[in-house]
Amino acid sequence: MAKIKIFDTTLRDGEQSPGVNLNLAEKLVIAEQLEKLNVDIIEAGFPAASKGDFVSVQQIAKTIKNSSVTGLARAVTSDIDAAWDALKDGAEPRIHVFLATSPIHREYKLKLSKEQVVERAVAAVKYAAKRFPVIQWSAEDACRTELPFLAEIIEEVIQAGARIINIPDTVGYITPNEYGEVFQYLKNNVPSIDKVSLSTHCHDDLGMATANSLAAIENGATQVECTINGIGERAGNASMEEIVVALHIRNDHYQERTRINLKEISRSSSLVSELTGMVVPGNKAIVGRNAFAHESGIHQDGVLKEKTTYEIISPELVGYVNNNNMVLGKHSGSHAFKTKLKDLGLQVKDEDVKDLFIAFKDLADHKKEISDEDIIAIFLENKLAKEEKYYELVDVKVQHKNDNEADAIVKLSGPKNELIIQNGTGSGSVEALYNTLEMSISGQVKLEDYRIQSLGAGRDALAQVFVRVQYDEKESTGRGLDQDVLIASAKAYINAINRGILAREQFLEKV
Ligand SMILES: CC(=O)SCCNC(=O)CCNC(=O)[C@H](O)C(C)(C)COP(=O)(O)OP(=O)(O)OC[C@H]1O[C@@H](n2cnc3c(N)ncnc32)[C@H](O)[C@@H]1OP(=O)(O)O
Ligand SMILES: CC(C)C(=O)C(=O)O
Ligand SMILES: [Mg+2]
Repeated sequence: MAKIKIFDTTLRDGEQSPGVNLNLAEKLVIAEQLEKLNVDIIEAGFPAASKGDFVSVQQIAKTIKNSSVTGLARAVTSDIDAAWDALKDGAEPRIHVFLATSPIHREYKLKLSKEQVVERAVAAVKYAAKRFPVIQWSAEDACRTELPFLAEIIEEVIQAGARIINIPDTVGYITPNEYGEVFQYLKNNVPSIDKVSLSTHCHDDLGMATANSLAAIENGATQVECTINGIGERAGNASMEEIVVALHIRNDHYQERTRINLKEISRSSSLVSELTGMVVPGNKAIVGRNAFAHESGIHQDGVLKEKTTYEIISPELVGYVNNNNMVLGKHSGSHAFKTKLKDLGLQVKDEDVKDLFIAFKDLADHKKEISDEDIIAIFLENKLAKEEKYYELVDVKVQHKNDNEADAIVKLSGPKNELIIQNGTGSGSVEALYNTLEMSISGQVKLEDYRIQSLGAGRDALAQVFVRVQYDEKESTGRGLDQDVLIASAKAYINAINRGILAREQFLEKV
């Protein structure tokens, strides 16, 4: 049995990244990939936060069988009740209850004394213990907490029933040596510490999240909380790929292993980047575009003579495979297509292969060569096609009138399947398009962020557009994919509006 457990919080703390807003279908796709990665625990969300979060946690708990699923809750009975309702049908319901312990949080945020914080934490754990077989308790902002008080409250929550104790560096403040000392202090000063597992949860505000997580492991942590690509609140969380590959490559030093299927790392990274719109920097360790590239002459010479001169990790270890021996294009048949799906590790039900093959042929009519990224994109679009759609794009035409102005004509299918045709203008193609879309739909929309990226290389690469809008004064995000950048832009905008309408309806249902 592996000793270090991986607790993935991409869907909870990762989703707290500004501008990231995943819907149920996207969360399920990520959760299934995390299961393939073999993560031990998936933190699927914060059930009390919204109806959307509740339903996502519930669906993930029902779907995932080989990883344990958990949800976050404040030390508040209604949060614990919501977590139970969402998680009770899962394989091994476990809850993650947290309460801040540091003087700053006690005084300014919670407005509670030390005694009240202990009382509240204990009451929450006891309440959770009436339902959940496994309880994790986190001391939020543990690393800025007085150590004697931290030890005292941890002993109390263990007595109340907590089985895993998490020591988060909530604000990414601590250094590796100091963090190791916190774990040592707790091991020496909490009488019941041997009854529980210790967990680490680090943030990257000073760029030390991975180093801190590894320091915690060296000092007794047996669970690591992390996210794919290190996404998360502010500067992000500790990145899973860095921690698990460091434990693997430097096993001589750490002598600890995880159950993670390393070959699924690159796929997990691309998937999370694609669905969240958070582009992985080229120089990011393990999963960046340049992580295995050698640019300078002396390095290239060394690698040609012997790879290990400059490569400590082989790209194959984390799942980068060269699939270029079979190039797919418009003359490819279904056998080659199915083989490619299998090579890429994409599990497709027999009844869905036909639809995917049609989408593939459609794209191949416009694009000379179909890359692995294109196949993955087609696969994802098919999986996510079941999203609620109030408006759907039928057609769009944009024409430049002169240097400063463009005309757009947009055809949409509306909420009652009615055809909506609208024309408008703007300074530039995207503005003309978005002005026209705004006139076509009901509600107020304001564009706040627009990002475009190409999937793969080449002039005919697919364009992926992410937008963040205010829809009726609530934030919503959308994603659109097409070979044509304007159609991708229109799809992203309509997707954000559809999600805005869905969120409004869910909110109205709740009140
Ligand atoms: C470190 C972390 O990552 S913690 C997780 C952070 N994630 C999130 O906050 C995302 C989801 N959050 C939400 O949707 C909302 O904040 C909700 C639904 C949880 C709460 O919303 P609201 O009731 O409107 O409260 P709001 O968010 O403004 O304030 C938080 C309240 O919870 C209290 N609180 C904060 N942490 C805890 C805790 N662990 N246990 C009990 N109460 C807490 C705060 O003191 C504040 O209480 P107050 O209203 O008495 O001052
Ligand atoms: C909820 C807790 C574990 C958290 O995310 C943090 O403290 O950073
Ligand atoms: Mg956190």
